[in-house]
Amino acid sequence: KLNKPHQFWQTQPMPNINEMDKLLPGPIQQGVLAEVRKDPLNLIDKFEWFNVDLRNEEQAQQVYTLLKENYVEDDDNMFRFDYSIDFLRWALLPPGQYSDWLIGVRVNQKLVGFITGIPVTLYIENEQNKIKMTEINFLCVHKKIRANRLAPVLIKEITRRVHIKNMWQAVYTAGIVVPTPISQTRYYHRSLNAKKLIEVGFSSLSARQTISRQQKLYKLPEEPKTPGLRPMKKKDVAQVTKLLNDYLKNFKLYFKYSEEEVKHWFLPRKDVISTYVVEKEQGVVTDFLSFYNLPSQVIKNPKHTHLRAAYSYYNVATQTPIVQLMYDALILAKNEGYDVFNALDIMDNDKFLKELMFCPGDGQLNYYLYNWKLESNMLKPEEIGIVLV
Ligand SMILES: CN(C)Cc1n[nH]c2ccc(-c3ccc(F)cc3OCCn3ccnc3)cc12
Repeated sequence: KLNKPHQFWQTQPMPNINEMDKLLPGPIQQGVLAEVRKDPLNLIDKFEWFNVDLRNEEQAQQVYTLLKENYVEDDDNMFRFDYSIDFLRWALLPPGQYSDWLIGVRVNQKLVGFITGIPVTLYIENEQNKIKMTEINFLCVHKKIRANRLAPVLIKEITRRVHIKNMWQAVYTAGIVVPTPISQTRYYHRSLNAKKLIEVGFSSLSARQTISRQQKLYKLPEEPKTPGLRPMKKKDVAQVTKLLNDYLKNFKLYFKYSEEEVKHWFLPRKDVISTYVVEKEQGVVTDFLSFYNLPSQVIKNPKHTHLRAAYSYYNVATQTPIVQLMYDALILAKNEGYDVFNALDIMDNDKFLKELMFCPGDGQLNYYLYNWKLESNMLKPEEIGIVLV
């Protein structure tokens, strides 16, 4: 059958250009629980479904290797994400996780396909639209079996498993454009280790630039400036939860976090997530910053195998100026050994990107809502209050 563009996505409940103004805001299709298929979708011969247990070392290794070798690359195929096992356990074993939402496809015991969902409650455009749904991520098919149309089957199967739980919406992001983004955000990079970025080909020097000039340009102080800045501890959970929830309700797309969820998503985990709070006198926490660790494998380079990248997560500045708070984030990331600090132009990030010398990346990250029509056709990046890893 002719592979017309988005053959699969035309069959899905997503708003498309010409019917955009006909659809009412809210669900595009009303789900009927009784009609949800109870058994898994059929797979081609020799392929079998299996629920990945990320706590099992061997299965976690299989997921790690599949992603390391077959997951997302940059547009020039120079870098590929290298999510660690500890990171995957952080990202995919949050409170309330379902064991059948980490879906693998195997051939002769070898993992060749993967897709994940985690349960979230998303607020869409206002406090009334509080929707329990799934956050989809890590869709990956082994490079060697890409032509089998396995990705649509993985998407349909996780959709079925979400429907069975009486949930009918999903949120996800991707570097590619398929029907139909709700927002198109851009990513920015701030050099921390100019020499290495040039050596791996991430940055390039123009005629008048030299490595030492670049190093001087991006040089950072040894220590952060903000008094009272320190790593987050368990005793900060209640205050961080309050700061975060009060901040996020400014946006059109946001989660509301329980203290349990703040413990999971923000308490520091070595080489996974770093969170620092600003503690004033009498133990009052007024601000916090956070970034996560996602290295990229440098695909072909004689000198370096990895690019160490820190990604801006959630930052709340109520007393410290956001530029100063994020300047300290750069210093902390540099001291933790990162080569580059990445950030999207979502939330209030636009307020510090230019001043802190971030450079625009070469692509975009598109946000999607499955089976939901927004009141406004698109959201501006600064209206997005969720970060997907
Ligand atoms: C979000 N999560 C779903 C992973 C994912 N998938 N597709 C992507 C495309 C861009 C970004 C991204 C997000 C934030 C950022 F600051 C830089 C980024 O990409 C740099 C360029 N790049 C792409 C791949 N390797 C390097 C993430 C992703």
